[in-house]
Amino acid sequence: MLSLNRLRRGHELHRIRRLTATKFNSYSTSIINIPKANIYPFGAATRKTQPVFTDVEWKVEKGESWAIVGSGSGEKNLLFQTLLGHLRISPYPFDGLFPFLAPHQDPTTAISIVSFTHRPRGGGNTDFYDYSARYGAVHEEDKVTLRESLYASLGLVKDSFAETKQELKLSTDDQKTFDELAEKMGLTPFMDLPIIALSNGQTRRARILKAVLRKPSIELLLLDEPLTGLDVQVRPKLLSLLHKLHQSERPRVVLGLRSHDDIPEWITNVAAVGNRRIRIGSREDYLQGSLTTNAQTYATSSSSASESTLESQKNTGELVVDMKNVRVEYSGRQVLKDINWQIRQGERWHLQGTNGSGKTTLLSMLMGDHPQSYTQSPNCYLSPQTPTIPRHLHLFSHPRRLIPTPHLQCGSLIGVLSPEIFDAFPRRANMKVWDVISTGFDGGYVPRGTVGLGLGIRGESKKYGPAEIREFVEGGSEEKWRLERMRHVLESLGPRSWGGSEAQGDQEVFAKRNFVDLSVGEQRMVLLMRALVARPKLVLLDEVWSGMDEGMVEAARRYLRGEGVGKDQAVVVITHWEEEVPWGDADGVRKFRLDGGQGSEV
Ligand SMILES: Nc1ncnc2c1ncn2[C@@H]1O[C@H](COP(=O)(O)OP(=O)(O)OP(=O)(O)O)[C@@H](O)[C@H]1O
Repeated sequence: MLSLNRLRRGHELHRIRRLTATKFNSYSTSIINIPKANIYPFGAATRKTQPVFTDVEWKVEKGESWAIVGSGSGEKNLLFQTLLGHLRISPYPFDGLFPFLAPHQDPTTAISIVSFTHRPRGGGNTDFYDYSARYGAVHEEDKVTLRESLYASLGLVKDSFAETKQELKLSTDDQKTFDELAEKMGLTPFMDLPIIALSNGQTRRARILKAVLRKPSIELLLLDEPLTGLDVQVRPKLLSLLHKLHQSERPRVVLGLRSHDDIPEWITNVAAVGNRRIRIGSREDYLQGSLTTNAQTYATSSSSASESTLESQKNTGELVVDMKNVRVEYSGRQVLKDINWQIRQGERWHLQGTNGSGKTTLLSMLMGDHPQSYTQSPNCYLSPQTPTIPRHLHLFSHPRRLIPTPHLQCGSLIGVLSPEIFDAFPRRANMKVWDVISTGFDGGYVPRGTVGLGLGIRGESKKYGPAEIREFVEGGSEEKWRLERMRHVLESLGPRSWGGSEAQGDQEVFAKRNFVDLSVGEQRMVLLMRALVARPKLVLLDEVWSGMDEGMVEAARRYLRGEGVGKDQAVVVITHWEEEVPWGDADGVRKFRLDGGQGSEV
């Protein structure tokens, strides 16, 4: 409520200033205008209040195309928040922050943001929500199709009380625009799928399309990291569409990019954000390095700065995953067709494939989340007359169906961080960083055990756990081992490793912080610690870098290349950016590619 009041107050001020300003300046072509100001958080301002940004001087003129580039999502996000009226600009621009808006236009509806530094699904949740719902039979209430959701942006909504079947119809003009944009976004084939069934990349494109179609139309679209999670083929198409929309002002676009992203050719100006400063310049200035904010770029995968401890162990480690003709289909639509893949201890894999090729589905089979992970046996889908096809899914040398799912997901077997886990992890008040990391021992979402270090490896799961843990369990000192592991991940991946605000202090300070209060990047680092803390036999890392600051990415990559994962552990990384994989060809990383439902090593 408080922030809503602040927002209203900021925009009210904006409106009054603009009403007076337009008397003198009724033909302003400036889109954004911040003439020499500091930017503060709202709240009690004293002389000692530290500005979020100092000496900002920024003007965006009609005809220019801007990108905001940051070394991490944190400060870049703060600049977007400033544009949305969530931070205080002091002194406030006399002509208003958006001089191009007509006096009657409300900035809260004319300016809109679509941010991909985190996904909105389940945002603000305090309880765990079942992200695996999309893999099974879709519930009636989740059956809103992509088309229905997009039509709603255009003001067309189904009457849920209507007794007869209704057909939603757009005007001829709207239908033409709709079809054209959907085609360019590559979304036409998915229009009648439930939104819940869309892949990450398809969902991202749908969110952009929804913003563009919105009625009343928005004037300025802030798009933060639109390329993250999109495959290489789609990126140029999306950028070209955004360029066209920007040129025709339907709507104008400001892009948010990471500092290692390529700057699209049509971008004319850059605002580089970092170290509480916003440096403004042309695209050329930025490319020549004159706007540097101490942003680093990733070291190449085979960087010698952090030597990989990986040795090529092709076909020697114990089998962790054995897939034989694994298949996944929904109502006759085959997503995975007869996949054969073996993963052994000590191996590092990069799982590749375009948006919608089935990477997340394959991961859900490994995690045992997918109902079809139980049904991988000969002829499960075929008629009795069809010749038998050998088919199985073995995990940790056992048929998947013989391992109870809670045992499978206990941290000593599988450690995972994915966009689904990031979104689904509950943001409960008072849940500390320590509590979140320690849930990694049991693979759950609630801290357990008398000392908050989980319940321990007991019964059945003991026989699957790594030798190191078994020794401790048998020696009765498992709790001590867990405590050491907690300290180890906090030390190696905590703020000191990435030069964060707790850098000078003790890791204990960070461990006691509320998880919900952390930035997106910090939350991701904590969930990465959770995935690694129990030294699982199989580590699954799906798009883990998005939203992390560059220092965090470097720290995480360094740790993974070094002592973070051992020779007795297998790792599968999913990313559309080759340079984000911690290991390079020289380290012996292997690549498994999904294409048209089929998979093979490349
Ligand atoms: N319940 C369902 N019914 C029909 N199709 C589905 C269902 N669930 C998923 N799909 C389809 O399965 C395909 C694979 O989805 P998946 O999320 O595995 O792709 P992905 O390779 O991880 O993509 P991205 O790179 O975008 O994350 C998608 O085309 C998706 O629309």
